[in-house]
Amino acid sequence: MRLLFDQFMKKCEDGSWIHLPSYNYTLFQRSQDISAFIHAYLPTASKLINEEKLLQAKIFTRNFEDGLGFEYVMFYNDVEKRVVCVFEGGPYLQGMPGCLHGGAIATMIDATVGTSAMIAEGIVMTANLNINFKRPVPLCSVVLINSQLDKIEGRKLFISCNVQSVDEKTLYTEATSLFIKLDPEKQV
Ligand SMILES: CCCCCCCC/C=C\CCCCCCCC(=O)SCCNC(=O)CCNC(=O)[C@H](O)C(C)(C)COP(=O)(O)OP(=O)(O)OC[C@H]1O[C@@H](n2cnc3c(N)ncnc32)[C@H](O)[C@@H]1OP(=O)(O)O
Repeated sequence: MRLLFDQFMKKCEDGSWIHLPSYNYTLFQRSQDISAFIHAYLPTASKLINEEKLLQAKIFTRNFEDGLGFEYVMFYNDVEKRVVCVFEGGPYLQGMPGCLHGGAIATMIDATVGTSAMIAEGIVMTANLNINFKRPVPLCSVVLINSQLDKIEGRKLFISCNVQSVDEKTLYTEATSLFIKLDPEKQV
């Protein structure tokens, strides 16, 4: 994983690739910003959200101790509209023995295509995620999640994605997704 990280960091030197932040919501770091965001964009849901519990909120994929859960780093190429995630699913993400849980794969796909959608259009939500699991992903192996922004139609963003082994010989998973740019005028 370190080797791949270094290779991508090298690609970042000429500016063609960007190393993305993934430990916080860079748009709204402070909890009051998050609260304001929820009231503005999710007014219906906001009535049911417990403000005290919200202070304890954490990004789902960053909740495990180092090495046990979702280990990943993302890079973005603006010309190609691609986000690549270097991902290693740790031992706490087991599904079938020795294999990564499908939900963990889906989570990382959603995070990768979601990041791509956020970069393109800002505040978005997943409307549809269609996944074909083609080969089991070995637990604790490093894989590449490649996402591609295919098209934008009004508020709709279509992003496809695959999960491959580092040598690109094994195609583990393929996915397509639809993201919708949130409209603050609509009561979601
Ligand atoms: C330098 C930049 C650095 C960036 C750094 C980034 C840091 C990143 C940090 C952390 C990233 C983490 C990223 C994680 C990402 C995770 C995202 C999630 O998990 S989201 C949770 C799961 N999703 C929901 O809970 C949604 C629930 N659904 C809804 O709320 C609504 O349905 C919503 C908002 C999706 C759409 O509702 P409406 O009312 O705004 O829009 P309507 O009118 O229904 O749809 C608009 C159009 O889309 C079509 N549409 C909607 N849903 C569809 C569907 N499922 N399939 C097909 N079409 C659909 C409709 O038919 C309509 O199309 P027509 O305009 O008429 O052509």
